[in-house]
Amino acid sequence: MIKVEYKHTEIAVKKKLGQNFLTDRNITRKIVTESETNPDDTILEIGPGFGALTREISTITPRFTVVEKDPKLASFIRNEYPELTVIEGDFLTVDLKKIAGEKPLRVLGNIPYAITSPILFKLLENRHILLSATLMMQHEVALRITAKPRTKDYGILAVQMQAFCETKYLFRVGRKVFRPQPGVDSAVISMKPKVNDPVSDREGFSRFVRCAFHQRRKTLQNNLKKTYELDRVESSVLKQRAEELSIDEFFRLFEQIRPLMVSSADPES
Ligand SMILES: C[S@@+](CC[C@H](N)C(=O)[O-])C[C@H]1O[C@@H](n2cnc3c(N)ncnc32)[C@H](O)[C@@H]1O
Repeated sequence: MIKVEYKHTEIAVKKKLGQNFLTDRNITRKIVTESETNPDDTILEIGPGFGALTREISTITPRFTVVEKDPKLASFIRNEYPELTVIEGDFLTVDLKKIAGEKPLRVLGNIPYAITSPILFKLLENRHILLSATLMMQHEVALRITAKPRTKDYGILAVQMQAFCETKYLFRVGRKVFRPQPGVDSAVISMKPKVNDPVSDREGFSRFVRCAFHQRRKTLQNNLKKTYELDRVESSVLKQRAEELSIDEFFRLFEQIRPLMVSSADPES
């Protein structure tokens, strides 16, 4: 069992909670600077841990909300930062609308790696009340979120995120600045929701994208033909592979084939 101690509080590190604590203040400063946080924002930090990032955010404003699942760490933060609203619980189940109130949320966090995707999709679902999110995550996932077409990392995650948000790869963080050290490097990304939703049916778009990438080496024609009646579509992009399409091309194709879904199709199969 690995133990970490900070300011007379000791915890047994819980791997499943992704407890790798940042030890480099230059990194936390950089995250907050990149987030463009300002004192009037309604801020939410995911997983404050021992407060490495919390301390930095509180130099801009002392009042914001944090959500921490580990009871011992939640109580540590409550004692250290009495002005914060500390929610002891799971970020995946908190009501973001309640936290946001009147204003959109500025979200920051060095997030637990095991639940990166659920966190991203929760933020995506709540994009209408999100100002921005600046998040540290596993380096490989950061690459997959921000990848451009015709690269090996461009896939379902890139298209789903970039369809609704501007995403930016900010900087890489080596594993040595964490305690305990994780087995992989990290990176910080930002996501900012687009002003207008480019497609109204996000669920349908998401199914379509998963289907388009079903077998990466196959053309769109082959991947989509069981799910949509493609005979009725005239589009040269169907001869291409999903990884070759820009986000705008995905939108255009989706709008064309959306009404042509085969009623018995199970796009996930
Ligand atoms: C990678 S650590 C980051 C800690 C601190 N922010 C730092 O940078 O040193 C992730 C933190 O998220 C917390 N955590 C894990 N799962 C969580 C969840 N579902 N909801 C809220 N917090 C969670 C962990 O207990 C831990 O404190």
